[in-house]
Amino acid sequence: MAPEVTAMDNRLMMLKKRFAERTTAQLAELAPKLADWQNGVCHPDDLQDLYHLLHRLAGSSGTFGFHQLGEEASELEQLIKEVIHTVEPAQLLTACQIEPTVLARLSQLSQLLLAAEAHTPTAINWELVEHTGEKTQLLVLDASLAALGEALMTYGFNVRHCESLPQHCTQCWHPASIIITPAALLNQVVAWNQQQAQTQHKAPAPVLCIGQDDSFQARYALAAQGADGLFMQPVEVPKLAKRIEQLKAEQQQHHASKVLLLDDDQELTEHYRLVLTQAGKNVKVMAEPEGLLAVLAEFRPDIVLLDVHMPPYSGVTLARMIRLEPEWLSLPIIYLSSEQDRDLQINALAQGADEFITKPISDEQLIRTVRTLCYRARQLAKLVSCDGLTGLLNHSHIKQALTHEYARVQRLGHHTSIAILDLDHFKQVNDRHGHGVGDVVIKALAQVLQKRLRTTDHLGRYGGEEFVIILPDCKLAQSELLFKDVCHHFSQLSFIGSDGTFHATVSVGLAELNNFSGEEQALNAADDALYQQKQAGRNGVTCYQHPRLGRDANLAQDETD
Ligand SMILES: Nc1nc2c(ncn2[C@@H]2O[C@H](COP(=O)(O)OP(=O)(O)OP(=O)(O)O)[C@@H](O)[C@H]2O)c(=O)[nH]1
Repeated sequence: MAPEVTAMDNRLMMLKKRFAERTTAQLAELAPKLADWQNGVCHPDDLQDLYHLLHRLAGSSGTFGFHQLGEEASELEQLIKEVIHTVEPAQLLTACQIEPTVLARLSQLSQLLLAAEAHTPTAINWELVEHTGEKTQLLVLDASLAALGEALMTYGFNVRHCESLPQHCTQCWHPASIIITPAALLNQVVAWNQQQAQTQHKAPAPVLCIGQDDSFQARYALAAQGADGLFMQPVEVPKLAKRIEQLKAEQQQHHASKVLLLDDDQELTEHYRLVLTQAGKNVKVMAEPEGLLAVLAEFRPDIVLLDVHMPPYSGVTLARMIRLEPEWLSLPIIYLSSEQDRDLQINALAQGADEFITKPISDEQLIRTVRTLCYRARQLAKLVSCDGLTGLLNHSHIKQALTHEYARVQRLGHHTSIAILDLDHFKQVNDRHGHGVGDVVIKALAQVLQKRLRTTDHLGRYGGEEFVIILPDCKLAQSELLFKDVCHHFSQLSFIGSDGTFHATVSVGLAELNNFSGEEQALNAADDALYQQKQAGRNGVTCYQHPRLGRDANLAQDETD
């Protein structure tokens, strides 16, 4: 049976067709010039055009399946480069220095294009395609872990329990986001997991083991078998829940990674965009560098892929230009270029980029490379921007997010709320139960917020027991309901203190960014509202009231806008 052609295959084939048409037209324009060059007359501009054409073909032909054309163009590009560098422009007009053999090879290029066999769009290794926005589904294996499965349900995970090995269970449900298994079954589970991943065209689910043997040998054996985590019996369920949340966050992070691609070759860029989008990346493409700084500020990519050769611009200088802004000093910039010369590559890297990807690159290599670079970039950014205790944004980064969101609100006008949260009577918690217990309370509030808020919201630990949250596309009335729910939920949690269990509460002040002439004013207004809530008895939410309007009018105006 013929393999099914997907919409993606069709689009890739269309791009290949466009590439072939454009190249055919450009090579046809070259033909009459070759005759002049044979007669020893050559204009320097024509030579530059020839060089640019060969450079483009060297970098992109392989991606569209014209491998021979790409290799030949790459060799000819080097030869023409030598001519350009060694001959005085004035000489070119009268005494053309291009060897007859090179001219003959140039005249054969269109035949290489025609002769190229119809190329099936490059096969994508679907194993590389990441989980896409699935809810965390835990598959807990075998009867011995039934109680653990139930405990995990109380943490809000969607748990499926299978009494035996999944290969012996006809109803066993897949896909699972994460699998939890007794260590003794790991080998069989990993084999089943990999086979499922292949048939479902997905990356294998991470496997967490529950073991009893804490020896070096036992741990080493589990690592060799492919375990992604190990927890000893009796399992500390909160620790396990935290690891599950981390794995889930990593899966979502992969999916949400943002890639900015700047290359003036339209078909090639579109090809890369399709391939990376299909692999779960959020890709923005630019063909002209002029709007680069505005796009960086708006899109905020995790990495930038930058073509080196974009006449009249140079990618190397653009990388330097990006680095002029302190905000982008640590943004990973990766050159995409057909430049093979290692010395030139190293020189280019010294100007401000981090990596060099040499074109042509296969789809699989592109996905793998971008995925690794995005992951590394996110890990680094996290280290720099996150608060160590809670994992939320630290003070300077939540302020940076606020400035950025305020600018977006000014431009786009969407309703955006800001909240300040402060734990109530927290000094007493510390004094009575110690700082360690106080830290547990702070972490618990951070977890409640992470669970309750959207991934598009910005969560930061502003100070010791104070949090700032920015909610784009959220009106004041919606935020008020949301934070009332957070306050209620948080007040129900039990903490273990020095003299038994206790509860903690939090107060919230809210304001809407749209109503203020600057982000600092909005922050101060939310702080005023927080102060009022503290005065009014804590454990609740107060919205900032515009001096001109009463509370109802404030919310009513919010609803009708
Ligand atoms: N455990 C812990 N305590 C912290 C941390 N950062 C700040 N704190 C404590 O948080 C307490 C804040 O107390 P106050 O500002 O007096 O306010 P409060 O007792 O919460 O009272 P109200 O805000 O009026 O409800 C102080 O005791 C700080 O030492 C931290 O990282 N961990």
